[in-house]
Amino acid sequence: MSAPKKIAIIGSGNWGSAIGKIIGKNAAQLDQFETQVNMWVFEEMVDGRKLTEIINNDHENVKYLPGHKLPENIVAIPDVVEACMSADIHVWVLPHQFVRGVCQKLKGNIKPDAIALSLIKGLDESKTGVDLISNVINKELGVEVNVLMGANLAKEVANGHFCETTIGCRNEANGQMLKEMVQADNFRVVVVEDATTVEICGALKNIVATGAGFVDGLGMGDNTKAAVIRLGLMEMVKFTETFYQSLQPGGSKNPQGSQTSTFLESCGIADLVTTCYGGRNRRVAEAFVTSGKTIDELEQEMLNGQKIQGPPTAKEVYHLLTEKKCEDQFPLFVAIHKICYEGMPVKDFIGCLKNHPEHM
Ligand SMILES: NC(=O)C1=CN([C@@H]2O[C@H](COP(=O)(O)OP(=O)(O)OC[C@H]3O[C@@H](n4cnc5c(N)ncnc54)[C@H](O)[C@@H]3O)[C@@H](O)[C@H]2O)C=CC1
Ligand SMILES: O=C(CO)COP(=O)(O)O
Repeated sequence: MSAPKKIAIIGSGNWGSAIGKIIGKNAAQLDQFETQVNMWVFEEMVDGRKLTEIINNDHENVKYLPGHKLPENIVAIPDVVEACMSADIHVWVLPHQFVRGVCQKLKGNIKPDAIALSLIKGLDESKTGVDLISNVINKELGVEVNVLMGANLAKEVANGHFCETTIGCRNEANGQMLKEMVQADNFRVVVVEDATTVEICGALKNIVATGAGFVDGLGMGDNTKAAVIRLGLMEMVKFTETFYQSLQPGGSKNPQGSQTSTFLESCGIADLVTTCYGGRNRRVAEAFVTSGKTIDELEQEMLNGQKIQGPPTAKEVYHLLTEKKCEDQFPLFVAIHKICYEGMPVKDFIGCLKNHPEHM
């Protein structure tokens, strides 16, 4: 049997801590993984103490997942290079805006044959355009990047309530190994090979959830929200067909293309539903309508350091759509960007739904 694999979790926010509970328990029980799991923690002071010290002594991330004990084999480390240099598996679970900075630090400082699993829902925008987060990590660090996305509100997972998730793998054997690392009695994993679609679903559903929050803020009912979910799903499918149908990381052709069935996995329709009803994006977007405050103000006031991904992802997608001159095919995504950042009145969102190309 090959040597046990060392795991490093890159990130320790709400989801990073919840998945840390499961990974820590599995690593302690399964021979194929080293028992100690490193967790890179972006150091900050909480009530006069370092967050790393709190996690290592009290085994609780009191800031991002209060009320839950982390397994004692999860070791918080404030230096990301120290946390990752000996790891065989990197679990990326950060707000997407911090990925490039962390890649710069890790470049040249990791095992060349390490593999990654990204739980990050979002897209990257740089001078060269918009890209998948897995592609950025792959290009920057040269590692294989698999993805995990699903209907997984962190607090519910941490509470042990039953849910499903989807791993999109680049390699079947690694997909199975990663499944063993994260699967639990109440956290059931389906592995598919369509990693690109899995990741796009995770990124785009946060935009749709922002729209769901708008209609909640406007006092519309569940029928309106169902329309937002359906039209949002149609735009997610169209976006995938338009921009990613035949591309894999590195630009080579994907002979299978995007599979429509992937939208029926937990990463697709299920994550859309849960985020449009129970997520942070929905909550902040509803308050945006009712309070008149900006998205940034509300994120700071309501989330205690947690980040929402929907509005920034809408902005990144908007830039891609304008560059490719196809805004008219994605009116819901475009309106959500304009409402968040360009002063478009939120009541005009309903007009955009009424005149959606799906109804023409
Ligand atoms: N929270 C949830 O229910 C779920 C979140 N996700 C996704 O997982 C990813 C991570 O989300 P969460 O763990 O919830 O994070 P979060 O929203 O709790 O964000 C806080 C994290 O950001 C870190 N941070 C703050 N400033 C930083 C900096 N300058 N550099 C690096 N890190 C910094 C903090 O240390 C903390 O770990 C996101 O893409 C999110 O969409 C996916 C499924 C569920
Ligand atoms: O991705 C999530 C659930 O699967 C979390 O969504 P929010 O970021 O909107 O809370």
